[in-house]
Amino acid sequence: MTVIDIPGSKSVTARALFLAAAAEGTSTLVRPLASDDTEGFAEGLTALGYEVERAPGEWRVQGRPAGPAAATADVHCRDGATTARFLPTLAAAGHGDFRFDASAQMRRRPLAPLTGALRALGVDLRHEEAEGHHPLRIAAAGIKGGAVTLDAGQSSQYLTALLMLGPLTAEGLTITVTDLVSEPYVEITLAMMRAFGAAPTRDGDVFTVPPTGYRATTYAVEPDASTASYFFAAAALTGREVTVEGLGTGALQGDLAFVEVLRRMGADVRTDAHSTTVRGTGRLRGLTVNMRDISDTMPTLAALAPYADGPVRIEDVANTRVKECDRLEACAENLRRLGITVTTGPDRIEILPGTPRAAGITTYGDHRIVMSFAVTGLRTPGISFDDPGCVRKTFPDFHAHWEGFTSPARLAP
Ligand SMILES: O=C(O)C1=C[C@@H](OP(=O)(O)O)[C@@H](O)[C@H](O)C1
Ligand SMILES: C=C(OP(=O)(O)O)C(=O)O
Repeated sequence: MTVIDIPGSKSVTARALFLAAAAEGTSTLVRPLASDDTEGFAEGLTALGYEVERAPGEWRVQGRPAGPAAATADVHCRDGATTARFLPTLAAAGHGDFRFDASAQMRRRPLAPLTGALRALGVDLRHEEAEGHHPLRIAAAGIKGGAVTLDAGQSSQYLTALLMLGPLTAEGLTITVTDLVSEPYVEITLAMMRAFGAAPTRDGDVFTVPPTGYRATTYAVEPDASTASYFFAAAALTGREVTVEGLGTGALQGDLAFVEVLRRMGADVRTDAHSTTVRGTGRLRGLTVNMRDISDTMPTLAALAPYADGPVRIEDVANTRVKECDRLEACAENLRRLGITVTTGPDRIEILPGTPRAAGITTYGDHRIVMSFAVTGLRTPGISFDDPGCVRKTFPDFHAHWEGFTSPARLAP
């Protein structure tokens, strides 16, 4: 049995940074993720005038319920969509003139439903170049609150941003959602808001957030369930047994449900209160699976799929086309390069069984393309990447960990 130490969750770390910054008092984040996305978030907070101290394994944030200390700031959000969508929303609740820009990759990703909702709430917000994309400018003057309608069919992050804004408004927010993807991420948001003293409620498509503000706390960040998917997939493929501590039945992250996909394919899966274990059985069945709720693990499954004994059909993942790259086409193109037969539709991908051959993988600067095809590489020597370093977004030490994990000594039973 191998126990894997998985770095902290990106989603939980980003939310904890937002909530801690908005809270009354000093918060401590225990075992936060230190990666390009979350360091970019922390540095964005610093640019806005928040005090953030980062020691290994423990970050402290001095909260400012009134909003950014800086009267003006120019914030670069890098590749992180959580940073690019959550930070402008936090700043909008304060007072000052703030500009937000992002990497070329993030500039391409959509923002319009969120910025439209902020404008509907009275925020003076201007897109400097393309409408609905970074860069943008906000002349922040506090937010009264009220009712707003949101289409979160492209990204749940729009809803998360507005939910976290709610307690900082004068009168609270009522958000009616017309469509929603990646729903488990909203559950993470609601649970974490409550941990920081807020009282959001949900009745179907309607979310109500009273103007409570937030209270500082000490928050332990759980390991990243999307990152764990590569190690669980490796276990299912190679017949090893892999345990991740800190991701048990009480885990917040929906992406832990990826192990249910592996179970349906034939792996043994055990989850207790504190950990999850996957053991490969030598059997990997094809299947049809809806991954709308857990689409960050779509590339993991796509990269594992050629080794299944029948077709793998992944459905309802249209929004993976607006992530770090168009993930449906990137997975299809790279699988074809490996000699695998693949078809895609607007919101689906189907992968036929086959024997992958060595090839160079085009990453499109997408960390998940690298980490997913590293799984394929466990049974196909000679897979290389044009930009292996892009794993820095969520797991800077991925390659060292993977090498240790897959070295012959560790592969011995
Ligand atoms: O809220 C979050 O932390 C996230 C939500 C998901 O995005 P979408 O809601 O855009 O699918 C997920 O893909 C992303 O990695 C992190
Ligand atoms: C989609 C992702 O990131 P984000 O949307 O937070 O940039 C991801 O990590 O797979």
